Amino acid sequence: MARAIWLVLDSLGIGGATDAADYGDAGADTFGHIADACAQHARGRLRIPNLTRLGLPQAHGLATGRAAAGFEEMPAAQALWGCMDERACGKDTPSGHWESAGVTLHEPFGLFAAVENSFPDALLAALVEQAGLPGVLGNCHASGTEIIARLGIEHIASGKPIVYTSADSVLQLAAHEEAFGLERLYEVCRIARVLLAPYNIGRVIARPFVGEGSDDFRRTGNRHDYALPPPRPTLLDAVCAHGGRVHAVGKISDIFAAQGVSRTLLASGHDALFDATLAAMEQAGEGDLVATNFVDFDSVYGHRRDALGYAAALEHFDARLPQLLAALRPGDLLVLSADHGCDPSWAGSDHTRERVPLLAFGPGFAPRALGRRDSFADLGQGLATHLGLPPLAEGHCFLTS
Ligand SMILES: O=P(O)(O)O[C@H]1O[C@H](CO)[C@@H](O)[C@H]1O
Ligand SMILES: [Mn+2]
Ligand SMILES: [Mn+2]
Repeated sequence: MARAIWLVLDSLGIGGATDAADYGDAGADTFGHIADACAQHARGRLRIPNLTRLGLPQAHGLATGRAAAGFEEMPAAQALWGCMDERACGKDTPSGHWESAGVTLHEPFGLFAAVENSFPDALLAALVEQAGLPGVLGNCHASGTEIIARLGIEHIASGKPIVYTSADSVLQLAAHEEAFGLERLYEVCRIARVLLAPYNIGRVIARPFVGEGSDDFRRTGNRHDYALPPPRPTLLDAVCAHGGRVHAVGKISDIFAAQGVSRTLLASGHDALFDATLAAMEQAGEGDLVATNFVDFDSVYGHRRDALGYAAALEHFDARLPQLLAALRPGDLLVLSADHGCDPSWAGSDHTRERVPLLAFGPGFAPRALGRRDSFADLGQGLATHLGLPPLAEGHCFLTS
């Protein structure tokens, strides 16, 4: 018997997607441009010795055909390493995770494309009426940190929540945790989730914040995503159907709308997510899957276009990896991947279409190059094989081909 541990480094794309131009993202390369920014800065090159042992920069070289700055000389990877293209339409968190778990989204989610007055009048009118609101603010495409700095004071004074969207299939609701109330915000989000049924929108996201003024407003760890469920059973459902348990750490349960999740371990910040992952690994039994999403890479650094902050977070992640590797038992397989890119050197604040790494390590697994895989679903198929599950509907097992 066996166990599987799947870590998603949210937004850690490695460039080179074959269809990047279709998304306006030709040349986007999250990892490569972070490494470049480090090398050009006084802080010096990106230092990630453990991720290098697992093959991250090697996978980046394979994905893009170029060595990232500071990684011109690389040792051979001591893991199974390769890269994957995404097949799903879209470059958002749910589609990236679902495809990795064996369910590719062929019909794109709906979008609120208009940059100003983004939401239909009828939708906002129904939300105002059903939630008993005095109105809403925003109604546009925005960066979440910029819009609370701009409208936070007016929000507190008026009691109107801030409603905004982006290039992703999202309706986001920002409100002050104390002035508006956290439970009240969640309630408004649940009403919005129901009202969005005709629009096929991937997620409603509650974005609570605290603070006294524009310079001081900051979002809290009480973010909550209300996602559509995956359209077909995923790897997570297959694990449960086979008698295993799925330990969902961080945002994983939200992303899968709790489908196939046996228990949820919420945690905010990468240290707490690491600790929760270690706790789940301690408790997981044979046939179980532990899955963790490290969201700060995306939310705190990628969308904020903070390349050096992203680099520091990667180095911190790297420093904690040995603890996790030391907790692996015979029969365990650890897989690291990402769900899309979010290149901090790119214009705007949206995700970028990129290849992602597929790195796998476990006691008794010989290092091997996995090549360029044409779907994220190869990851899920590999974990299904490892856990002794019947084959999933999609993907080629990376352990056997
Ligand atoms: O700018 P913030 O609020 O972080 O929003 C970002 O977070 C959402 C979920 O990833 C995306 O749609 C993106 O726009
Ligand atoms: Mn994501
Ligand atoms: Mn994101």
